[in-house]
Amino acid sequence: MEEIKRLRAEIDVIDEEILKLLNKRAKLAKSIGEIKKQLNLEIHSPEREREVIDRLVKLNKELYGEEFPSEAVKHVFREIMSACLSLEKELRVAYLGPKATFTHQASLEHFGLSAYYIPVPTIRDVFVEVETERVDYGVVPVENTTEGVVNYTLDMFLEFSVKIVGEVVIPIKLHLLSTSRSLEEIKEVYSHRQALAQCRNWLEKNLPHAKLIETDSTARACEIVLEREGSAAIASEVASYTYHLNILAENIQDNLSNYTRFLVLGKRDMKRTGKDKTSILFAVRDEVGALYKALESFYKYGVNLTKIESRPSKKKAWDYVFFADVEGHIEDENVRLALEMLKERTQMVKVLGSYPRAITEEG
Ligand SMILES: C=C(O[C@@H]1C=C(C(=O)O)C=C[C@H]1O)C(=O)O
Repeated sequence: MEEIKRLRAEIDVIDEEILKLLNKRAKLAKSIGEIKKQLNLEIHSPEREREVIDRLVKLNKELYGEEFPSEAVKHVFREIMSACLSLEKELRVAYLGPKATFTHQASLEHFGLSAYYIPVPTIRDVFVEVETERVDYGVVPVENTTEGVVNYTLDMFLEFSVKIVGEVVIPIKLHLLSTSRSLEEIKEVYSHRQALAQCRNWLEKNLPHAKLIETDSTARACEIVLEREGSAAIASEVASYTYHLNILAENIQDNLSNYTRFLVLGKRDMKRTGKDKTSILFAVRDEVGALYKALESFYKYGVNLTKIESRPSKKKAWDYVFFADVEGHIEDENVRLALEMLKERTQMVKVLGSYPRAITEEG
């Protein structure tokens, strides 16, 4: 016991030191903010924030052998920078709500707890908020490892001129939430279409007679379940706290390694960080080998194509557009040349954005 007391006293001294340094840091960030305002510079600098995290994770490995986990370094500094930035400017972020959706979780992970979050009811509303500059950023889901692409999000890029300025990938863990205490009482299960699909096998096995009802989001399902006895929602752990629901069954998604990728939308171009991705939209002429010729542009300049999706153009029947992600930034020479060639070989090319790749557990 004596030993614990002594060690805790040492921790107290360190905590005071950390606190002192945090305040010192906040003061410096405020001064930077004032200079940026005078010079009319963009206050939020995600590129700088990325550089800070990458540098510290590297130091943490090299100097300290990760005594304090590098994953935690990312989270702690995410919050420190979120708080420092809020002293310079209030960051407004719209996300597909209501509260406690996975998009909310992804937004918090990307911007930290000190941003001001605005839940909006639809993916289209997120695009509208960003386009009209009522918010600085918007966050929408774009693809899931089990269920594939969120087509609705891709289609919005045909209508709006917002940019992709970032991406976030989070693991999706789905739970069965209810006001009831036992599985036997559950007659109805509410959730977003994708979440219901991701739990298909579990539901067939454990609740074969329950009626499955689709909702606009997993969080909306929780709101409904609060008012309906004998019903359950499929949603996140955060949703269980937010809506005060019991977790009747944990991790019920069929595929235990289930991830969703979200896009961060904004209005300006991101600077090159060296770990970037570029998303593009293009349309090919209706002729033999058109897509082959288009993709040759990437092959010729050694640009790695990480994803390609086709969607109806909505202008003419059987007319398609392609969404592609490539590694690198539009200012990288090989990406620039590949896009030039792509422009010559297609009907239309629109760069949706070059942005820093998601910070994943692998780094
Ligand atoms: C302090 C700055 O402003 C913001 C806060 C940052 C931080 O706390 O480190 C980093 C980038 C900016 O989003 C800065 O630009 O350096």
